[in-house]
Amino acid sequence: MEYFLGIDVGTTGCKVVLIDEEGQFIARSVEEYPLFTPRPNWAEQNPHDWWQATLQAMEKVVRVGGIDPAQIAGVGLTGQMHGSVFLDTQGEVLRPAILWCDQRTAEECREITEIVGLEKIMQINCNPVLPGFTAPKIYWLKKHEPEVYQKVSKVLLPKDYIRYCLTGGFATDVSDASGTSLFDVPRRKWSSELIEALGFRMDWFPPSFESPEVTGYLKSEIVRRFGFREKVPVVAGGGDNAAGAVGTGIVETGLVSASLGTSGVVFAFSETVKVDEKGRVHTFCHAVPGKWHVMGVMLSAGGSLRWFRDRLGFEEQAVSQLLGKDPYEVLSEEAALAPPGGEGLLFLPYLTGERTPHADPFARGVFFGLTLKHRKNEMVRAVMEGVTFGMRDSFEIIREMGIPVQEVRAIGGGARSVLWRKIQAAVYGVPLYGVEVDEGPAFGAALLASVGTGKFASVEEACKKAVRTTHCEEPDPELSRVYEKLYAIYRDLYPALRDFYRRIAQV
Ligand SMILES: Nc1ncnc2c1ncn2[C@@H]1O[C@H](COP(=O)(O)OP(=O)(O)O)[C@@H](O)[C@H]1O
Ligand SMILES: O=C(CO)[C@@H](O)[C@H](O)COP(=O)(O)O
Repeated sequence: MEYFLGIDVGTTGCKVVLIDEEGQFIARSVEEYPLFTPRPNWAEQNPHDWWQATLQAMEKVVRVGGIDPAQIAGVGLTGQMHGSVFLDTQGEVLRPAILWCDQRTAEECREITEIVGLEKIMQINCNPVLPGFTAPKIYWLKKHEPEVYQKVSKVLLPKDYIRYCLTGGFATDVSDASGTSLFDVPRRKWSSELIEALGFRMDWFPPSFESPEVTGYLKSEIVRRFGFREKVPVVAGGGDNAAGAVGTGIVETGLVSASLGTSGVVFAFSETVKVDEKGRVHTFCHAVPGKWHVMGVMLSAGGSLRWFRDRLGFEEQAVSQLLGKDPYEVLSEEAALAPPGGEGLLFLPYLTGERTPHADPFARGVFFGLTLKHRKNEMVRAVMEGVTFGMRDSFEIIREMGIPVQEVRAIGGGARSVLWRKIQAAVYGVPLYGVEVDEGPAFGAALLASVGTGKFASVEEACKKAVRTTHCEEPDPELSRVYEKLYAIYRDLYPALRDFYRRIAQV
């Protein structure tokens, strides 16, 4: 039997998944690392932390999986998208990586759009330049840290830095490269026009491959350290959402996933390049060769509930310790005791600004409708519902674009809560399925490795064999009716508050 590793360089940690040659899940391990916020709205990580965590997680998964390391036949990579790793000519990291959730570059986005022109950017990259994306980060470096900028020799995405550590080679894949604002999404290649217009150099960016393609082999020192066989191939892999879609089976028209992790992502498969004229959802290459996807991204989805747990959920944390439960489970149980709509309480989940649908780094979180009778129960429920309304915004846009939504698969930490699954089904108005292996991107990356080394003829075939749906949550019509009314108010709140967000940012 042969085995494959999927490595996910996530925001909270590095997850490594081990699967067998039939696509069966065998083992997982996770190693966490810190996220630094040197200023409000900034988010950075140290690429060396990713690498140390990757090594530890790889070592652990092989041990837990109880296999002979020499049986590993391929490695797939995935990770948080858009982050910028700057390397010098020696391959040394020049400064901490600036992450997808960093919001420092609003001004740079405006400047880039002015230099290139929105029409040209939409025509080539299919997406407006947004603060989380990579190009504005490079432009920020040019303006604010020119001494570092002068030394830049390579700009890598997070998973591609780990590829460099594992193989010594530079490469990326089309799905992750789509989120740099420098990639020609319809033609699936780097755009010299965009790169040169901004004064960047083509050779800073690694060659791009389709996701299952082999980009190199593990270095001999890695082979020796782990006891692997010689020449273990490393495939291109994908950005975490595209690889996650492979792990969830979102590889044909009509299938959509709703992921509640730190970020919230609604991901729809597309046979062709479909673009929202208003740029509210992203159009990127899929990890399925020759296909695309459209996705809406919320910046603080599960992140909003985490904020609630950490800042207001001290009792729940204590109770969870006493009962040996997960604090999120205790919070979910509390929320289930509140009526839907929390007796007139709404939450806007814009704790770190927002991407879909508002693309506004100034947006902020709001509890709207608080009264003396509100308890914590209603507040937790409002957080879960508000996040789900934010996800519904993406569904609305995707449907408006003519992309069919026939089956939704719920994934990410938030899908563990029965209550949150019920809320999602009612708010989206569609049956909501779970998947048997909810390891998302890491599982998808491992499947891509098995496709790239010839175990399966295609990504679609791998998904057919390895991905199975489980429980189905049907929308409760009564709950849906309540949520329709609340959603209408939710939608009107952001435009009403938009100017106040700017005013409070200036205080
Ligand atoms: N049992 C649970 N009930 C409700 N929400 C949960 C539960 N477990 C995790 N979550 C949510 O999922 C989020 C983490 O999502 P996950 O997909 O595991 O990670 P990440 O996106 O950070 O890599 C948490 O911030 C929390 O909001
Ligand atoms: O910015 C995006 C996609 O455009 C995010 O989806 C990040 O890629 C999320 O990383 P994790 O929260 O899953 O680590």
